[in-house]
Amino acid sequence: MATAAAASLVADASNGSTTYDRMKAIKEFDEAKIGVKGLSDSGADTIPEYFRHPQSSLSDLKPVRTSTAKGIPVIDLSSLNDLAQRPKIVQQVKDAAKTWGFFQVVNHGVPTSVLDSTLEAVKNFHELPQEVKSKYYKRQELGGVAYTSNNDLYRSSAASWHDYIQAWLSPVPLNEEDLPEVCRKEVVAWNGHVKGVGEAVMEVLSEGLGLDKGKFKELSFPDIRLFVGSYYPYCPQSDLTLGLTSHTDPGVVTVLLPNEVKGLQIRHDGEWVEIEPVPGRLIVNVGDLLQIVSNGEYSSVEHRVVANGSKEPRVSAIVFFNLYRWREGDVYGPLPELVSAERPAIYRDFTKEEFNSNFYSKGLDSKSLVDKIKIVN
Ligand SMILES: O=C(O)CCC(=O)C(=O)O
Ligand SMILES: [Fe+2]
Repeated sequence: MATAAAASLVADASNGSTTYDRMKAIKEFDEAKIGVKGLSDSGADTIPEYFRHPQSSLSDLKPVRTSTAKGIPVIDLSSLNDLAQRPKIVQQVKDAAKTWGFFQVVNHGVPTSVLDSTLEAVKNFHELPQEVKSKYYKRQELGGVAYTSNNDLYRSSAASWHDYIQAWLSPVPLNEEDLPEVCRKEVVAWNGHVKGVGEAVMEVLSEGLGLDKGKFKELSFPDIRLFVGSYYPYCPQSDLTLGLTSHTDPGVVTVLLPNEVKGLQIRHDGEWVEIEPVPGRLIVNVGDLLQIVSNGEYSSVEHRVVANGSKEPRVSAIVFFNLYRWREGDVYGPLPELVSAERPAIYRDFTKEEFNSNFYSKGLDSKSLVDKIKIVN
């Protein structure tokens, strides 16, 4: 789309008219397939109205603490296979997953060159000419590869200032040819490496619950993987919107690689804490499903990304381990091994259909399944 047309999308949407048709404006944005990168590139100095978040979500945009001040734990995985050292790492991971729901890992085995080229490739994809990139634009999440902006665009109360490309990696193996050439080799390499990190972390998390390290594998948890390459372009009114609205991740574990532009904040003790990006580190967090199966031992913590007010784009490469594509008939709930008279189940069991419909029927920021299935005595 020509830049002038993109600018008119912005102007139309923020003219303050009382006849403003929000849904129509959203649809036009969606159909233009330009993403927020297209809006940003138009040079407009305002954002469309449907990107404006309520004041209540914007009042505390500045984090009160940074991870360097009081630590989101940094865990060294280098001696994971040393039997004498492993219990210490298990304890660290367990504590972090319980207290913070987030931790960072170093010496995770992914070469720096792979980290760098993954981020570069995600950036290069998003910076392709509109007409090339828009061929990948899709709204339905039906597997394979898709580029889009705001997966909950039509459901959320306010859109967020980011675009992403996603690729299902498993259980249906990714057809590499479906990936845009500009990031094909890099996404495949990243997938190869991050799979090992996620699986190793899940083994440790399993041990932290006193379970066999293969327990999550047995439950087929590592099998379902989704790659997401996010792009947060410059936002001309970064104090009026968010890069990604506050949410919890629905799956088991998320492994995230950010570039050097700040933005990710997590909720801790009622405050927003920034995770300062440090090259070489990967960020791991607990998702809803893990909070549930662990019977609340581990915490799926709210997080968000503030809108990017800097000219340098924020880029992240993420792999979600186990979201919502289970085997037919699967029912999940707190693992029986973790339920006892002293520690009764705090969640009821639920089905795949319930999990799916909860995810697809709501905006990212609304009530998660965790709250819905909580047993209230
Ligand atoms: O890009 C980031 O740093 C966070 C993204 C995120 O939380 C998500 O996609 O679920
Ligand atoms: Fe997330």
